[in-house]
Amino acid sequence: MKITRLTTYRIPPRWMLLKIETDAGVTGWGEPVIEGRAKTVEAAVHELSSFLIGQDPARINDLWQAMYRGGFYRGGPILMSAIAGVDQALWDIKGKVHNVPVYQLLGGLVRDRMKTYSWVGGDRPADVIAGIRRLREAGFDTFKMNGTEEFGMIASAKDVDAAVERIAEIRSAFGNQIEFGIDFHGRVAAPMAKVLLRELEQYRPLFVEEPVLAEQCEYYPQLAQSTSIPLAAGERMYSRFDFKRVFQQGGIAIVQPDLSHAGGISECIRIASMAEAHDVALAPHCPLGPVALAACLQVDFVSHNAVLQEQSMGIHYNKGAELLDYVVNRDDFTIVGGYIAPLPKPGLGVVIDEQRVEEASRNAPDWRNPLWRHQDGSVAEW
Ligand SMILES: O=C(O)C(=O)C[C@@H](O)[C@H](O)CO
Ligand SMILES: [Mg+2]
Repeated sequence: MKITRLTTYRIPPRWMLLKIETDAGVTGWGEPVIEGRAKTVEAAVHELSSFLIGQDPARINDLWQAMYRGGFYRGGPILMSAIAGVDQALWDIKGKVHNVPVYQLLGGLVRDRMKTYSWVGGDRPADVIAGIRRLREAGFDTFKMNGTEEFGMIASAKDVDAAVERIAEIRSAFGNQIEFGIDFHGRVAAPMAKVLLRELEQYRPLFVEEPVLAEQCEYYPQLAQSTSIPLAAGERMYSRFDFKRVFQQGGIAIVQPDLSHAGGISECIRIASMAEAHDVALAPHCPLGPVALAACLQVDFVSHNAVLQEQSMGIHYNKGAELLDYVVNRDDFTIVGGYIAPLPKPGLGVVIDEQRVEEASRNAPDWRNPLWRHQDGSVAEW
């Protein structure tokens, strides 16, 4: 079998899908994208296609190594997202050729269902109580929200109190009937992370995510020493070589590799295994589309240390399209009581509505995240 064509589709709300075709008529789908840099990743995918066309799609490991090592420069969000989408599509092809879901090719199920969580509150966390109430009616009991808005390197007591009071209200409204992660989203600088973690500890969040920016990961051990709140990170780490340092230094209790940013299924399986060896839980990051989620689930169902799966249904970013809009087998993505079952179909387990994707790709918005600024006009972390 040979790869014959790679086609990319940038689609609302801010995703990109990749279709890899073969001379045997078997097609695989991937989701290579960096939110806000879709066109850059698209260029990277097409740079890789000149190597990939004519190759045997069954040789996923060799193609992965050639894409990663063959260009001399390696790693980073753009190349690793391009590789991720290609890798996902190659696993999709392999599963379809053998007529089994990818998790069967990876040794079979370690669990019968996977726990998921839902975002509430949006970019500027608001109305989280109402959002939780609505999602609880849909069966969710685990949530994630942003912890702050713009937040100074040395933040005011007023801004700290606003962040803490929001969490206090949640606990007072729902007690221990719900769980929630707080995403600092890299908005909190190292000096303030310790302060905020201390103030939030009494409300026992399930985790605090990106307590500092990934480039400040050397603070993880001391932050972990300062709090009992499990710390989580990973969406802005792109390979096992990035995660290696975090495992070696410690401090992170939950790793959150993104299946569309960290080299795909092949790399995230390796990251999951490294995490398990360090007694670190796995909670793949996935604010993206259906192919990314399907790839996450393939890893979740074969990873003992997978504890939680992010999914983007109803997320504040999904303006103009929702996760299931491009999916034919929607029922397979049904979430009951917060849990999702293994996707039964071959490959990644998602059947893409190609006509819908084609149509949506004709005038896709070129999504950008907002540029936030502090009151003094300096750039603020979004
Ligand atoms: O889902 C998360 O945990 C996020 O932090 C969302 C962020 O990753 C945006 O997708 C960036 O555009
Ligand atoms: Mg996050």
